[in-house]
Amino acid sequence: MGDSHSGPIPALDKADRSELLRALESSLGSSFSSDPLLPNPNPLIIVISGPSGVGKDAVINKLREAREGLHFVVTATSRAKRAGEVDGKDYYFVTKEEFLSMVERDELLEYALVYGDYKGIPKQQIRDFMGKGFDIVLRVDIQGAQTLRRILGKSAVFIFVVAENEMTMVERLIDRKTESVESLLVRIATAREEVKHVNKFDYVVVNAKGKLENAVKLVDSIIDAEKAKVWQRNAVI
Ligand SMILES: Nc1ncnc2c1ncn2[C@@H]1O[C@H](COP(=O)(O)OP(=O)(O)OP(=O)(O)O)[C@@H](O)[C@H]1O
Repeated sequence: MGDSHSGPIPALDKADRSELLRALESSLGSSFSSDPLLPNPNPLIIVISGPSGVGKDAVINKLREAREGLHFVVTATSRAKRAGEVDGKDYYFVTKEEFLSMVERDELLEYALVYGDYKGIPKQQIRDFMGKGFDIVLRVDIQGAQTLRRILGKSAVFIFVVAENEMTMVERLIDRKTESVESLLVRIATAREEVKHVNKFDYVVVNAKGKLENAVKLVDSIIDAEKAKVWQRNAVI
């Protein structure tokens, strides 16, 4: 502010706003800044987990439509592609050999053998998108969430998605028509154990039958609240 205003501050009802601003600045001895008062919130890593069939993918797919600025990490897997799945979008489909060489090159944040197939999270993808200011969404099973908690600690947000009851969860798995009877039995038995791990998460989201929108809204609000935290999480991969 070049022209110093040393005179009295004009009456609020007489002066126009810019005149008043200049007078206030001059009286305070410094100009008002339009820079943000506080730094932008840190990019978040949001881990979404829960037993098989609770609707993790359904929640994530809706969240994709509901919220901008999120990057949904594409997991690498050695499992066969299901009907309708697209390489590079749903998963990176690789052979077991390719997967193991990624492990050897330390390219994965976390990996595991799940129901006989490898699944892992490529580190570089997370770094790239966090660098661009995106919040990162990871979709992992409970085992993966536990490993990520060990690696990331409190630097990431962990959300546990559940169905409202066991019956609903099993019905969803049956209706999805992707599982054999054997795999259904394994998934159900595993889910019963997995629900006990909820206390290791930061938030729980109930995805009740026909209420997918509510579950998505809650996840959206959790992210908003996390972005508004005074003490920000600070994830480094
Ligand atoms: N709130 C809901 N109400 C009714 N059906 C739902 C709801 N949420 C998800 N579903 C349906 O339940 C089935 C299982 O959901 P989804 O595939 O998203 O589960 P998932 O947790 O990702 O399972 P997995 O871990 O086995 O991949 C899908 O057919 C999905 O459309």
